[in-house]
Parts: sequence; structure tokens; C-alpha cells
Amino acid sequence: MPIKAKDLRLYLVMGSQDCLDRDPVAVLQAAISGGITCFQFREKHSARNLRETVELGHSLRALCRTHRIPFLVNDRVDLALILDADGVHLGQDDLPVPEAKRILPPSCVIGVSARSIPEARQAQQEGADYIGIGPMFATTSKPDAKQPIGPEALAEIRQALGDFPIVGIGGITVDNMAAVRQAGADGIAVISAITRADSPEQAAQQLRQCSR
Ligand SMILES: Cc1ncc(COP(=O)(O)OP(=O)(O)O)c(N)n1
Ligand SMILES: Cc1nc(C(=O)O)sc1CCOP(=O)(O)O
Ligand SMILES: [Mg+2]
Repeated sequence: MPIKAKDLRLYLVMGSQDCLDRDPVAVLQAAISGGITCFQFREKHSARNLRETVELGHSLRALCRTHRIPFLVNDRVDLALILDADGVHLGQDDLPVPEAKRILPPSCVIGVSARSIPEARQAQQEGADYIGIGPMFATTSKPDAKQPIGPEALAEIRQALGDFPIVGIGGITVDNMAAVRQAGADGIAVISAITRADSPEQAAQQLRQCSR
């Protein structure tokens, strides 16, 4: 089923590396209670081996299924298939969209990272279901993140693409999210604003309230 703009309203991206010493399943449960609308399993640079990653993925996937939250997998199409994910998120250095489409079921959502109008147009033409644009602001969650491009770049991409699902990502907090929405994003994707909050549930609640 294609992803709707409203599913992108508050998109949590997370792996165990983002959860400090907390249980990722408990963090996701709290974020769901707080009102996230989409989840991406991004297990990256963590201490887990592949077997442990699959095990955690099954638990997170089950939670999302119970609460009818779209469950996407970062980077790995093989893991997405194993976990019966609703979709994958692919960056510019990951599997190209046409190759991913050859492997994935037609119902599988494909999100693509873009930081320029040509990248965004290519993703749209190749049949991506949404694009993630970032970093909006400086981020501490992705060591290899590029320079922030700000909501201004998102506004230009929005103008070029017209009505196409767009989410902003990178350094987004409750204090700066309004600029991202005003630039034309259908939603915001966050890691630390939820996973590093004292209360992930309250943080998600606050972000959700501010994204109406
Ligand atoms: C929603 C969303 N947008 C962008 C990204 C970044 O993807 P990518 O550029 O492939 O970087 P990694 O996440 O793989 O480090 C994302 N994951 N989600
Ligand atoms: C996973 C990711 N991708 C980015 C991009 O710019 O494509 S920024 C980023 C990290 C987002 O984490 P936080 O909300 O803690 O800043
Ligand atoms: Mg990637």
C-alpha cells in the first residue's frame, strides 16, 4: 500500500545504538504511545551481530504491526524481506531503486534520501514513494552526515516536486520543527529528539502536538 503523507507526520528512525542503555523495544513502545506515525529500523554501527539484529527486528516489527505503524528498514533490502517490512529507506549510496524494486514485493514502500532537486526528481521518476531531505540542521546521531542544508533547500525541492510525500530529517527538535513544516515538509523524521529524551513518550507527544 503506498505511503500517505499523513503517515510521515512523525517518523521515528531508530536502532539499538540510539537507545543509550534502554531497551529499544521499550523505547519504541513509549514512542508509539506518544503518537509516532511511522518507524524505521536503522541498526547501524551497533554492537549487535546480524543474528541479534534480526531478533531485535522481529520484536520491533511485531510491535509496529500490533499498533498499525508502518515499519520500514534502513539500507538493507534483505533484512526488510526477512522481517516482512512495509518498506525500506535507501540513501544515495545504497541499492538503487530499480534494483530494489526487482527484489521487493510491489506493495513495499520505498523511501529515498535526497538533498538536491536532481536527486529528488530522480527518486520520483524511479518510483520512490517518499523522499527524506537532510540534514535540516546539525545532527549528532549520524557521524557521516553531510553539511546541513536547512529548511530553505527543502522549500526549493517542494516547489520543484509539487505534491509528493516529503519528510525532513537531521537535528530536528520541538524548537525548530515549525520551520521544517513551513518549508513544505509533510512530516519530520527524528532520532535523538525521542530516543535521548528523559521521557520518549512525552517527547513524541510534544512533537506530535506541534506537528498538527
Ligand atoms: C527518513 C530518512 N531520511 C533520510 C535518511 C538517511 O538515509 P542515508 O542517506 O542512506 O543514511 P543512513 O540512514 O543509511 O545512515 C534516513 N535514514 N531516513
Ligand atoms: C539518519 C539521518 N539521516 C540524515 C540525513 O541528513 O540524511 S540526518 C540523520 C540523523 C537524524 O538524527 P537526529 O534526529 O538525532 O538528528
Ligand atoms: Mg542508507
